[in-house]
Amino acid sequence: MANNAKDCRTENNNEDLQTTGRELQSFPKKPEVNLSFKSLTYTVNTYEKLKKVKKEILHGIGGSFRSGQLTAVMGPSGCGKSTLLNVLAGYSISGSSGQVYLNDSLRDEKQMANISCYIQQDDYVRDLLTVRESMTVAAHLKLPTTVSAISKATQVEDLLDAMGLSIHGGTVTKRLSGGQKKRLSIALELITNPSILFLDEPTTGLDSQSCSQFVSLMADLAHNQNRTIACTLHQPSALLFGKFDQVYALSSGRCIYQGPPSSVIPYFAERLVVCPPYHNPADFLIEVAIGEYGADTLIGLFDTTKITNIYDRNKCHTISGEDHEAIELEMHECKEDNNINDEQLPYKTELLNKPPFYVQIYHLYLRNVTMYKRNKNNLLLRIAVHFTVALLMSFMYRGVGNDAARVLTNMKFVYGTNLFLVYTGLMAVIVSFPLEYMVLKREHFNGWYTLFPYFVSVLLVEIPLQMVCCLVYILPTYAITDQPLELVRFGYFTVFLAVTSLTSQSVGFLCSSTMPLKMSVFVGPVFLVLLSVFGFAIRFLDIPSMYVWLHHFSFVRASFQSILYSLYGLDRGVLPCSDEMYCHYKNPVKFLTEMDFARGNIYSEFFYICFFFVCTYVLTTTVIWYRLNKR
Ligand SMILES: Nc1ncnc2c1ncn2[C@@H]1O[C@H](COP(=O)(O)OP(=O)(O)OP(=O)(O)O)[C@@H](O)[C@H]1O
Repeated sequence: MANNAKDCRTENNNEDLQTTGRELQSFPKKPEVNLSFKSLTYTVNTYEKLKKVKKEILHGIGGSFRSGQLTAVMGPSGCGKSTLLNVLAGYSISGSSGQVYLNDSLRDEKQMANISCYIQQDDYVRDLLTVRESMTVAAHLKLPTTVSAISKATQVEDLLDAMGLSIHGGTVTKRLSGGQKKRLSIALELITNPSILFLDEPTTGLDSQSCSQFVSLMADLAHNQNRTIACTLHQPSALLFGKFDQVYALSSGRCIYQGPPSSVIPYFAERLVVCPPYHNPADFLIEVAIGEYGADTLIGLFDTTKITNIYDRNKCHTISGEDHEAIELEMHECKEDNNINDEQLPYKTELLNKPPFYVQIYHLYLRNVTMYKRNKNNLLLRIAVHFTVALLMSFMYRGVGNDAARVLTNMKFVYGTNLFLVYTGLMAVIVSFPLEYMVLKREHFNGWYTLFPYFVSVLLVEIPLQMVCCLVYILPTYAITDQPLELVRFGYFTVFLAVTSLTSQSVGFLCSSTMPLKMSVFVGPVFLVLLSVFGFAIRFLDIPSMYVWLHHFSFVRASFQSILYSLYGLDRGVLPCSDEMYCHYKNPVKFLTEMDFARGNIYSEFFYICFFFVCTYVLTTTVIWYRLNKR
């Protein structure tokens, strides 16, 4: 095996991977874990003619992935490769049945999470962090606090070195090539030195050279550190195929072959399925799985008993025959390292002592700040939009704040202002969160952090930012529209608008976490417009009784009325009148009374908005927690 690793390295002339496969000295040794499974089925609910029907995707399959081996899970598209990995990694639990063993002990979910990691097809990494920053945050979040900062830094450097990413340490991840991104996503999970790695289609989107380098790297990781690595693969070249230690082939959710790549042709030849000369064995395997050698032949290969015997009874590799006699295939290529040690290895490790939540908040917060700083354009755009709209509104409504003839116009200004800040709060997150959710899902599943610190860290950045945006809007508009220059009134005006904007942001989080993007960009704004009509478009006394609850429920209404109360209530004196004839609202109390705003209590309205804010976040966190844990 060592030779094999060396060959792979000499093939690669890319400087990236010259240190590949080196032992990672700074990492605590993890147990070697063999993973096996029996009678594994996976069923989903589908709909046929509006009727719910059960569809079985995996049909009672068995197999094993050994430590120190790189296993390719192969088969035609839709045969169940990703589903198998999902079930084995514990990503899909409901709908699955059968037994999964870790060194002959039944899989325990917590232990599984502790010793394994799952890297899915899409590279959901943080685009705006550099490679080294991403790795450092992962180390701080995933390793216990007892590991010193120096030791974490050493582990990060060791891993970057081993994955051939050292020279890209300062590169922002969105600038990495596809292959480098894949390697980074694996390096991020290798921080905890997991015994088992599941990789879903890691070579998709890579050119042949990158594929070859990547597979060599994975083979080295498996061989040099006795890791159990299983990855799904489509149709590799013969060269790439030969780099795997084991192939697990599926056809329509059933296993048709498990063994070394070199035995594919003799195995099928034994069953009278003969590979044409000079044919790529990987292509041949897929053709057999598709049924190109006859449907009957394929059905004959769906025999899990035979397959089970492949790994159960042999040190090296044999396959049981039709009559259950072991047939020794040519084993001259069988490598010593591949010998299966039947001794039962203890796999249970102490569960990693994760950093406490305040440490998680701290590192997640720092990460967010770095990402926001690097996304300056977005930040400046957000501020510029608020400033531009502020100038527009100020120009349209200049001087309306201190004129008895234009009290109703000022009310429209307050309504427009309230609605604008409600919208910017909502839209700031409604579009960006779905993408964020994908990264969150990956990091949460691989045990980086829990949900509470995540949300606190998001709010610690979003709240000040939204406050700055509100102030950029409020300061010029308040002055130019000639609102009363009194600290208390200005304070209420600012606080209500900021809190309302943050509350609508929480509604944005809730919408984008509960529904698809296409729906949330529609439902979110419509919901807020509905809430905004109360107080402005209809007086309380005119609301049909069945909608009264909506009036009370609307935090937008609560904010709108409270702002007007803070501007015209609180013992404001008689207003100057620009109209020579008549000013109906010279006395501001008259305006508040006629509009039904006089009886408002701004303190209770303020607490209601805060309550709405907290409830929405609790609901959002619950929904996201449910989605992340629904397996
Ligand atoms: N939740 C689900 N509901 C309905 N069908 C499903 C569900 N999940 C998977 N399937 C079906 O199960 C089959 C296997 O899917 P899976 O993604 O595992 O295939 P695959 O072998 O990984 O395919 P590919 O190589 O194209 O990614 C497919 O036919 C897919 O449509």
